Amino acid sequence: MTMKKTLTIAGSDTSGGAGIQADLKTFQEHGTYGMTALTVVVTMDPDNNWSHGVYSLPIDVLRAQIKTALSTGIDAIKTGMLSTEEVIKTAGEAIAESGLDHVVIDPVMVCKSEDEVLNPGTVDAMVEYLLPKAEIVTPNLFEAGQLASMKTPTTIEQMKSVAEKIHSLGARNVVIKGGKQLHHDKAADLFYDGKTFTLLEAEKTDTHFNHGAGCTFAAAITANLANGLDVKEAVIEAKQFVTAAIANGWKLNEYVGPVMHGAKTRFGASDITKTVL
Ligand SMILES: Nc1ncnc2c1ncn2[C@@H]1O[C@H](COP(=O)(O)OP(=O)(O)O)[C@@H](O)[C@H]1O
Ligand SMILES: Cc1ncc(COP(=O)(O)O)c(C=O)c1O
Repeated sequence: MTMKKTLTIAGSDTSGGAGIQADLKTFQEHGTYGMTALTVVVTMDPDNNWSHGVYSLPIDVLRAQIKTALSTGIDAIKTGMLSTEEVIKTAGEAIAESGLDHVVIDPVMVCKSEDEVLNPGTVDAMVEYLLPKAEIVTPNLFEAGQLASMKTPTTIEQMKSVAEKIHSLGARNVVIKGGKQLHHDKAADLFYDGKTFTLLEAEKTDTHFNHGAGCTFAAAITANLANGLDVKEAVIEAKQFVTAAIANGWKLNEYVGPVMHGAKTRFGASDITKTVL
């Protein structure tokens, strides 16, 4: 038996809900064989309100991991938390050398629990080294504004303008996650393929147990592309997958509640509405 191979270049979330842990769990649920190249290890201090520690791996160690994984013949790549401009450049160059089409860029700039931008210089590096390689980029509202050098969008009309700008920077498809932050009665994401805008809407769950939702969504898109779905189908399934994962999010401890990555497989898909705008 052969399996499609998916690689995530991302950070390790020791608490298990986000980062490479979310990616591997999601790859597994989609029947792909997941591989990893770690950029940083994120820890949480239980004696200090779960405050995050971020430990970077040496750049040579990152390069060696990417080389190992790519040598096996990867079908789709996803990027997640990339901590410095050098890491972003390294990932971008490796993706270019791989010649792969199925490249999903999740431009992680903040963790839900922390609201500081990882490192402002990284935004320019993402625009230069990653957007032109992206089959799809998956920013939330804040990240979309940053990539586009525009104000954080707060309405669907503004999301459309920001998506057009990001597309013009080289990403072949864009999905902006309105999620919980957008003032809208549904959890709405805007998909743009350079021609058509499609609004994807799902039931909004009133929960704080959504840690890892962004990583899970992008990882599901990656696995779907590896499995041969077209980009729009890949996004729609990923939306169903993450909606079920959030609806079944759970409390790990008093600080964090991860999504349940396996919820769609166990409890079934959630309904998604698709509207061409
Ligand atoms: N409370 C919620 N209920 C249902 N879906 C949500 C909710 N919050 C976010 N989503 C969806 O989860 C996916 C990931 O979005 P989000 O959590 O906002 O990303 P990020 O982690 O990058 O900020 C998107 O499809 C978004 O619409
Ligand atoms: C390693 C890592 N990657 C990505 C994220 C982003 O997580 P989310 O999917 O909740 O936005 C986090 C947040 O803690 C993280 O620790």
